[in-house]
Amino acid sequence: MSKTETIVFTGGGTAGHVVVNLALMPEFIEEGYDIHYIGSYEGIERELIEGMNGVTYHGIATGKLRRYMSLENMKDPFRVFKGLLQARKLLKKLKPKIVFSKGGFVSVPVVMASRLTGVPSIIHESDYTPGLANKIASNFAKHVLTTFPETDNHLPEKKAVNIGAIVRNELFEGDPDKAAQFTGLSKDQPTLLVMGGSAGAQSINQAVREALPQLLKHYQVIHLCGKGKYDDQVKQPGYVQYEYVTDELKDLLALSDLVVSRAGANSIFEFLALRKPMLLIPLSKQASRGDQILNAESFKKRGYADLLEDESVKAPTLIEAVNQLYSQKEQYHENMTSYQPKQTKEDVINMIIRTMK
Ligand SMILES: CC(=O)N[C@H]1[C@@H](OP(=O)(O)OP(=O)(O)OC[C@H]2O[C@@H](n3ccc(=O)[nH]c3=O)[C@H](O)[C@@H]2O)O[C@H](CO)[C@@H](O)[C@@H]1O
Repeated sequence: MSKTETIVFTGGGTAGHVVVNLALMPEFIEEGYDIHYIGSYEGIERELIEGMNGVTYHGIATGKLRRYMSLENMKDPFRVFKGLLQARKLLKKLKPKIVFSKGGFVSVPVVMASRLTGVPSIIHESDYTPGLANKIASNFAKHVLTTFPETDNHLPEKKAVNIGAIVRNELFEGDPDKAAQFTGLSKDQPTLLVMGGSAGAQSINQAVREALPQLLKHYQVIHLCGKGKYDDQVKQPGYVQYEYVTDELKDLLALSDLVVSRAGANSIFEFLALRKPMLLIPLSKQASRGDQILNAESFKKRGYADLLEDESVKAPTLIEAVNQLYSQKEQYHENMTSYQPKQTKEDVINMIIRTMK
């Protein structure tokens, strides 16, 4: 296979539908492949990918999965159809050897277009059960790579390949000294990282801010609160907040002893790979399809995490759960040590290369 071949990546809507692409693309760029990304005009994928060295970004029209009534819902089929035509035109022009999709609504027309133009595609699903976009797209794809082994039961027969988590290399290169310098916190204090998912979580933010007087007696707190959720009224020594971090995340994780987080699949597998004991507060069933609850329950069952329901997150329950997690951190470390992804990133890269037409 000549290295000047083209690969198209797609996926978006949330950071969780981009990160695996971020982990894989640099490997192919280094090998000399021509990398293109098809995302939406204005989703987070554009922010995370456009401007990345070695990747050309193409925006297309996309519908959205809303869980509420809106006039916009009626326009979505037309947007998806427009996206399909745009994706087909792009694939005809770029002539990729493969399409790799991380899911999210923008990816559906791209995977459908790959089938229409005879380009093989591989999908990645990181949640315990597949999202609607991947469920639809799986009908047009050659393989669906899964993170949780249980996910394979929810996918078309013979398409699922359980590989385990794909984590960005850079996350293993964190430096606590750099984090201490960036945050102004001490390098030698127990440190708690709070992360409400890529968009932040109001219930977690509120409970953490209310619990601060107690938490700060024992821990320093790094709070990733989500875009637009920074609260400049909350200022205390030992507490720092950021809406969203990119390059600094690896250092912040290296400084942290414990994590309190939503149960987005990519985040929790990153914490697992870095052996960070975690308290998971999954997004409720009212606000989602319940995938995070299944992710979190599976981690609790395996002894990697403790679990608190979103409805019961209040300052006292949070403080109690964090203290308990800290007191049992060695046990969590031990449980997490046994986790090894089924396939390495190199195995996955080789599978992608083997599937190229
Ligand atoms: C509300 C919603 O739809 N959530 C879904 C979304 O979550 P979400 O987009 O939060 O996805 P994940 O937790 O899977 O991934 C978030 C990614 O963002 C990174 N990160 C986060 C904060 C930050 O400041 N900097 C940073 O780089 C994390 O390290 C991680 O790699 O996709 C996940 C994967 O399909 C699903 O499990 C979630 O249910």
